[in-house]
Amino acid sequence: MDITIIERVSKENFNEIIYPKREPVILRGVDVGHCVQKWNLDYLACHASQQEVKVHVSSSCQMDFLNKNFLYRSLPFQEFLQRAFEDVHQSYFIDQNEKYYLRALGDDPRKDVADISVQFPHLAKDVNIPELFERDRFFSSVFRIASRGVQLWTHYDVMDNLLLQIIGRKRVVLFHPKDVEHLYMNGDKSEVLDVENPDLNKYPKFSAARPYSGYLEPGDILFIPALWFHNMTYEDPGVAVNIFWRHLEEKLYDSKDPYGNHDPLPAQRANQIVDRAIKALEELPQEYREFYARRLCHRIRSKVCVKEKELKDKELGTNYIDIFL
Ligand SMILES: O=C(O)CCC(=O)C(=O)O
Ligand SMILES: [Fe+2]
Repeated sequence: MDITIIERVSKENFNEIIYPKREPVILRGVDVGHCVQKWNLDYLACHASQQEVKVHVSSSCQMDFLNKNFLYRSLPFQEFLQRAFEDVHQSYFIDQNEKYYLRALGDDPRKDVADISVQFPHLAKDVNIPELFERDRFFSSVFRIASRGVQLWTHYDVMDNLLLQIIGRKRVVLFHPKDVEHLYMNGDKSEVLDVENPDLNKYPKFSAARPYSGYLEPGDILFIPALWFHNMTYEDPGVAVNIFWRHLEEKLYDSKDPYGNHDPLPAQRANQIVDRAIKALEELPQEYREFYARRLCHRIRSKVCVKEKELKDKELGTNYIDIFL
């Protein structure tokens, strides 16, 4: 399915029609500032402060978080930019064709959120954060820069997101949160790295996942609702800034989460309870363990998931009539 493209959306249209649907859209023709016209390698190198950035480096375009085929290295921002924009390097860590990915961090990465107006104040002046959400819901603004060819693993974030594409073309593939059962999740990431050519022998359930795909051109904005899985391929050396903001009440989020990818607090509590349930079931032999595991899953789904709850209520309704007939 193609991601819908909407031209020159108004604030009212976004808030009243698009946002409540909670589906991804590409917004085209919204003012994202002068960055789209002004930014190139030289301009970025001149206007960024002299700072070191921590970047992923890999000999492969597909960085693999399972087999850890990447290094984490520090480079002066200018040096990193130079390398991210060239295909063959004179100086390198692994080999002359290695790939780079920067996801900017806060001043203290363990505590502070990334904010381009703090870490890159001169460049931030060129970026206009569209007024499509209430400013008091702002969480972070993240600079993302990568080499041509880099494919970022499929993952979800827990905040709503506007991804402003500034330099280069990017292939984007998203999946509905309901596809969580088909994506072989490992934490917040999917083990299926190549979503366009998946190994279906290894990941047979992936064939049931329904991709939403499209291309971002400079100046485009991709709205990624919280929990939607996303996978990005840099067709050119690319520069983007993404803005995370809170969809839910502030108190539901983990206050010790600088990345915007810790599950909301009630979900974290529910996970801990499930850990305890699994431990409790371990006291039983396998046959019983499985039986009660299935009952638990069924109970949770029929209570929590809207469609299954409706089915269950219908079933109950029929039984109720049966009894009285
Ligand atoms: O475009 C990218 O580099 C990744 C974007 C992303 O994962 C995000 O904005 O949350
Ligand atoms: Fe993300």
